[in-house]
Amino acid sequence: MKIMSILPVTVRLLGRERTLFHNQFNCIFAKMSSSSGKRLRVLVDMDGVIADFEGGFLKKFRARYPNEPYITLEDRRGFWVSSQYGSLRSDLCEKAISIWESKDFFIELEPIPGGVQAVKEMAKMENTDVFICTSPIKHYIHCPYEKYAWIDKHLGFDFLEQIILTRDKTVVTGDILIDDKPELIGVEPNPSWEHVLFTACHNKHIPPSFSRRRLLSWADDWRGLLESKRH
Ligand SMILES: O=c1ccn([C@@H]2O[C@H](COP(=O)(O)O)[C@@H](O)[C@H]2O)c(=O)[nH]1
Ligand SMILES: [Mg+2]
Repeated sequence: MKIMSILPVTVRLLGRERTLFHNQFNCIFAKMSSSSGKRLRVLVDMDGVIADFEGGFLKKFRARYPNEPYITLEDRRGFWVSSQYGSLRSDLCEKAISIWESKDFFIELEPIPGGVQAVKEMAKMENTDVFICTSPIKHYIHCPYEKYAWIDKHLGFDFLEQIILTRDKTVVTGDILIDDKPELIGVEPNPSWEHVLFTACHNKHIPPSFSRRRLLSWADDWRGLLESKRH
């Protein structure tokens, strides 16, 4: 329920009558719904989940270093691209990093099929709050700006309200975090969210686990996944 009227609303709060304007009312109502477990908070990662980091990287690496060896998406193993390139040949680690530290790398990433549509749809669902929860690189000259610009371009200006930039996702509260990184560690040992592993080229070889659910792609049953968290 959202109050759109500009008229004040009188409510009984903690035994006292209070007059609230609509924005105060909506804010308190949203908090009450959340604490009573009615609203679902979905955190969606960006790179590897809605933005094609791996595909964008490979394309630009091959264009900039046409004579260097590269790793096909089929042969990718492990979350860190830089580590796998470094183990191919030590100087390739720095060359790999130079790609995503370059201007226009993040803004030019292609959307992952179905991701933008799914996020738009879940944001319209009743009792559902969606946030894009993404880790910027420490070379901050382009990346944070371009992540905002990407969200504006693909999800729209209003979605800029929904961005969480953090290098530690364990401190963010939510019911579910859809993320392609297999190990999400940080200062909070017991994060509030369930980590659902989004399948990517680098993690598809990890054996299935009873303790962690997967979303194979955006064609998979993400609606059912959200529903399962509402009970
Ligand atoms: O080898 C790599 C691969 C990726 N990165 C950066 O890590 C983050 C991943 O963000 P998520 O929010 O976990 O998707 C992204 O900024 C990549 O650029 C890296 O530093 N090294
Ligand atoms: Mg990711």
